[in-house]
Amino acid sequence: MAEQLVVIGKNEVEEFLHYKDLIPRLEVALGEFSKPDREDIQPVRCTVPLQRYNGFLGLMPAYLAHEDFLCTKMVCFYKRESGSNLPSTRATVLLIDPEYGNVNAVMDGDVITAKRTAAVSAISAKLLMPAKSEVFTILGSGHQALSHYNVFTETFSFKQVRVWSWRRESSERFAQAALGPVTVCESVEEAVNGADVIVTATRATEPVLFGQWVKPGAHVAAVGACRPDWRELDDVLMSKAEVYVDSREGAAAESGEVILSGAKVFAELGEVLNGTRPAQREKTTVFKSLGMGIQDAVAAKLVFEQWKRHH
Ligand SMILES: NC(=O)C1=CN([C@@H]2O[C@H](COP(=O)(O)OP(=O)(O)OC[C@H]3O[C@@H](n4cnc5c(N)ncnc54)[C@H](O)[C@@H]3O)[C@@H](O)[C@H]2O)C=CC1
Ligand SMILES: O=C([O-])C1=[NH+]CCC1
Repeated sequence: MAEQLVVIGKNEVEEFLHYKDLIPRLEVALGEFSKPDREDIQPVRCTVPLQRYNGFLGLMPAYLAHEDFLCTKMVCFYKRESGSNLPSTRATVLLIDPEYGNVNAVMDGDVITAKRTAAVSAISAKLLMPAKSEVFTILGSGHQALSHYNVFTETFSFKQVRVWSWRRESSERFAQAALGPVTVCESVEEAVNGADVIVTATRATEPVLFGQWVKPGAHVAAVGACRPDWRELDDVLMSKAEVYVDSREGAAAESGEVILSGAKVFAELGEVLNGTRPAQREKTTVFKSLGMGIQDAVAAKLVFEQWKRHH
């Protein structure tokens, strides 16, 4: 049992969480999750509707059995007006002593959410993007767009990075903040034309990415649209692509892309990592990300380990 409750803020989480540590640990956790006899426990996200605010509170508990690590994330996410400057998600993570039940630490969950989501998309790209990928497109210019830019450019070498967002000013701000050259595009069609890797990280609730514009063989990591009636991708794309997910159970309960298109899920990323389902790199692929409690747990554990080392 910890002596006192620790509070770890955004800056410390940012300082202690690095993609080079996060990615290999996420790969292990995703693989464990997709084993038939998995011991880690993670129920599908429980959501409490906040109708008055057009949002939801998502509760995301997870127990990493091998590491005896228990935590839960609480994340509020909203259907914001397109022009709203309010964040789409706000999150906090609680670390709980699994034996005694007391809370050991409260940590900022925004950076954890941004980094672990982007890291998992990078894992999907590592497995599924075309062997010679030169053009990388990001749709959206918010928090997820930036974390995806950071990890994708840190992990892969692209010849061109493009961005499209709802408002040109925000794409331009994004391009200025980025550490390397980014081409600002006027339309989604222009942004994805010929792209090898596409990340959709928007607040859209209706499709913004249409299959007719996507080059055969491209890889799409679809990060937004996390309700059963929300979409970023159209039916054409969902039907022509091989669909990979983080969790089949999660996708069947929460993904508008999967539920409304009727697309079959080919595999979980963990199954590909375990070698029990193939990575069909030569085909058009969609990785539908919804986010998982075990991903937050892996990230929170890394932060807590580093925090203890520094205090
Ligand atoms: N898969 C996962 O694990 C996670 C998914 N998300 C989801 O990812 C999405 C992006 O999250 P953040 O970057 O934090 O949000 P954000 O609010 O920081 O950025 C949203 C972006 O979407 C753009 N946008 C707004 N309305 C749009 C529309 N109708 N069509 C196209 N673009 C539009 C905005 O201009 C902005 O660039 C949200 O849907 C969020 O719920 C967030 C966290 C984790
Ligand atoms: O996993 C997560 O934290 C979220 N997924 C969708 C909104 C927030």
